[in-house]
Amino acid sequence: MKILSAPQTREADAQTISEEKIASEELMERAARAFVGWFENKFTPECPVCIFSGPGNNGGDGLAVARLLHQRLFDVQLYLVNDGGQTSPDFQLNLERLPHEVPPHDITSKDHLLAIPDKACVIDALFGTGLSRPVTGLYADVINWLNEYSPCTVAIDIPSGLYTDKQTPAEGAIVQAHHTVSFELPKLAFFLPQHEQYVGEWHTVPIGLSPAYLAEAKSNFQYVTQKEMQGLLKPRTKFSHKGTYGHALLLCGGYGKMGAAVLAARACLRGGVGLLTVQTPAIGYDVLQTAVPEAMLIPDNNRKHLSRLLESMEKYDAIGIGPGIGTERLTKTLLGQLLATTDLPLVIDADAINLIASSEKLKAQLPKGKVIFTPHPKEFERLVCKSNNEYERLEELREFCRVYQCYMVLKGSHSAIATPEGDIYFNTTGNAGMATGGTGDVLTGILTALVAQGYTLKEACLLGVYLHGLAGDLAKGTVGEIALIASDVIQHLPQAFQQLRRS
Ligand SMILES: NC(=O)C1=CN([C@@H]2O[C@H](COP(=O)(O)OP(=O)(O)OC[C@H]3O[C@@H](n4cnc5c(N)ncnc54)[C@H](OP(=O)(O)O)[C@@H]3O)[C@@H](O)[C@H]2O)[C@@H](O)CC1
Ligand SMILES: Nc1ncnc2c1ncn2[C@@H]1O[C@H](COP(=O)(O)OP(=O)(O)O)[C@@H](O)[C@H]1O
Ligand SMILES: [K+]
Repeated sequence: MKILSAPQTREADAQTISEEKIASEELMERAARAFVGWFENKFTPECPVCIFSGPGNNGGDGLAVARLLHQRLFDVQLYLVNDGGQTSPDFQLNLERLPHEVPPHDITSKDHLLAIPDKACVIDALFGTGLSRPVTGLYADVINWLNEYSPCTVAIDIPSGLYTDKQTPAEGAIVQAHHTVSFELPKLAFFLPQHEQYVGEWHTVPIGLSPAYLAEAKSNFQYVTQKEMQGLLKPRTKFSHKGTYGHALLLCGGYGKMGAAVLAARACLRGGVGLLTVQTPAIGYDVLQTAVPEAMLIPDNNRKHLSRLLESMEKYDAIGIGPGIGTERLTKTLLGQLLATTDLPLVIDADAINLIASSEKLKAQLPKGKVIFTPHPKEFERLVCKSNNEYERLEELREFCRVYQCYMVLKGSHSAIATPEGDIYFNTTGNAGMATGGTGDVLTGILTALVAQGYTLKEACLLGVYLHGLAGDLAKGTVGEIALIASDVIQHLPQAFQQLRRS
């Protein structure tokens, strides 16, 4: 699903209004109703509500929400914050529609701010996507005060002060919301870890934006939905056999890190691959054969580190390399030979990324259109570069994938999947329980399995990352976040496949 920029959001609103031949105030009413629907599910009328409205249409939403919540028996206090600027026509209209039981209190100086009741919920309707400059002055005073004293803040559309799709200047104040309820689609800003303290948990509510606009809008940024992923999943056919589902080769493991190989191998098998061969240092022979009896094993000549490329790779369909391999010189040579000679698709993770990061020669050998990198942010920094902020990082990510014609999964809470064409897809599954050693090795196994089965590299990235997160979410359902370990993710992969199939 596309993520729209702030100007595109305005265009989508305008096109909806003109296509449906409705007045803009009607779309605002729809938005307010959608917000209130979400709000009523979360809070009961025992919870006092304090609404802070700004001068534009986001403020107008706040006014409409005040009226609707009052009708639903909430105790509403309404504050209009204005430093003397013009108010929008729909703001004005909703001001006139307020019932007299909800008198607006003007805040034109920070001295007008009144204590917020202990158990209250604050609704932030100061600014939305029409923010045109960093928030300073009176508005910043109100925001800083809310950040200090509000027991719970729910932002309408976007936390006030946060730029929708670009870096917010350092001098701008930003609301720290506990929840953000966005209209129709999430904003790009919600997917960046640097905004966690502002956005809190985000939710979307439908307001019926023009499907024609959404279909035609051009955006390099998308987020992954369950429906789209369900469409990618290939069914098994009755007369298929193990040869139908590909033969994966994993090069992983090293002295003290055979666990990484076991995790990647188990995940690869659970990812549906037909056959799996693992090449590990000789020391891994007994470990792998015992822990993963379904996999074939080729021990390396070297006891502790991978050192020798297999003579023939013909029978394999995809190669995954990296988990636990270390950065020995011998292993670096092997990796160079692999990059120079293979025409198989490659999933490159962990120390294989670090080795490539350390060598311009290896980078130059990367085969075009054949590689998926799966760095976490630190590995990304080594492979690509450091960035000043996360918008810059997204641009560096796109540029790297364009130059090297590769795919990349930049792992994190919303892993970002970048394609050689310059598109970025944000994943929407997964949880903080997955922030534990070995979950990345599991992802490498899953991606290698999907590529071996014939999914395109893009499909494998999208589906693999989604399923990995979904398995993590299902694991959270049984073991919680704190105790979750990488093996739990593998154990829940079968359920993740089933859930996606059924959905
Ligand atoms: N369009 C629709 O039909 C629908 C829109 N919807 C809602 O409208 C929201 C967008 O509304 P919007 O475009 O009116 O912008 P909004 O965010 O309220 O801010 C603009 C006002 O703030 C001012 N201002 C800006 N920056 C400032 C600053 N730093 N410091 C001080 N002032 C600043 C700016 O003043 P100006 O820049 O003109 O001086 C102007 O007065 C959107 O997020 C959604 O909630 C929904 O109801 C669905 C239907
Ligand atoms: N807070 C989080 N929310 C969702 N997913 C997460 C979170 N933290 C980590 N993950 C996921 O867990 C995996 C961790 O990978 P990585 O850091 O490479 O671990 P390791 O190297 O130990 O295997 C990634 O797929 C990442 O997206
Ligand atoms: K807001």
